[in-house]
Amino acid sequence: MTSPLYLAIDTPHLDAALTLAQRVRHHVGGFKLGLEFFCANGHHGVHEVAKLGLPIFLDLKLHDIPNTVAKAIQALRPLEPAVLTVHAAGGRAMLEEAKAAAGLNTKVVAVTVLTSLDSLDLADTGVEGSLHDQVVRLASLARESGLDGIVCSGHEVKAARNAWPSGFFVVPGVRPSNGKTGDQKRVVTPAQAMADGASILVVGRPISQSEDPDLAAREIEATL
Ligand SMILES: O=c1ccn([C@@H]2O[C@H](COP(=O)(O)O)[C@@H](O)[C@H]2O)c(=O)[nH]1
Repeated sequence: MTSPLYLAIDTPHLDAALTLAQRVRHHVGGFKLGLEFFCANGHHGVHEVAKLGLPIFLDLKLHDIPNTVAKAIQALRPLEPAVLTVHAAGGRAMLEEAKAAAGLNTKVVAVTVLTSLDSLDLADTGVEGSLHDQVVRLASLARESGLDGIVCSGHEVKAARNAWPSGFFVVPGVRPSNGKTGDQKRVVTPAQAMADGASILVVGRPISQSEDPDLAAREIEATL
């Protein structure tokens, strides 16, 4: 069975990314490449990681006017990512155009509320009401706009899954029970996130900054 564990490769250095990816490739289900990696290495870097044969999750969190996001996604199509992110806060038209611009084999998922934010941070941005309600509201918008799913924390995935049983739920901000949280504020364990309805988990530093990334990936995988 394919592992739901995606490794976040957050480095600008292609050699380091490939070394890490090669070490853990047998214990993860895919590789997530984000802004840091993409800005430094572009399409070439994505092609190099894709040569390892696992699905690529391109986490660029696109957020702009609909035309600009659609054109950016068209430019990404040759990379054939398995998963691509946009920000739900971009609004209905942007989400609809994002989905229409993506290839048929790419799941387009909307980031709801970043896992590095808590209720106070959300209030600072002018959003009234609870963080939980904001995630559920944006999940509903993503669904109505034809997207495949959302990115949310493990705190909200159960409610989101109940409201959207066929949705694809990406959960980052995942930590083993003794793991350092760093800048993540809404954290759950990998096992909890899966039990509550995550489709895939995104894990970065608990694996990439471990002395033995391969062992760290295996230990997380064993809890699922
Ligand atoms: O809400 C979000 C959306 C995306 N991410 C990304 O996931 C990884 C998490 O890395 P860790 O080292 O495991 O904290 C990272 O690439 C983020 O850009 C997220 O954390 N939260």
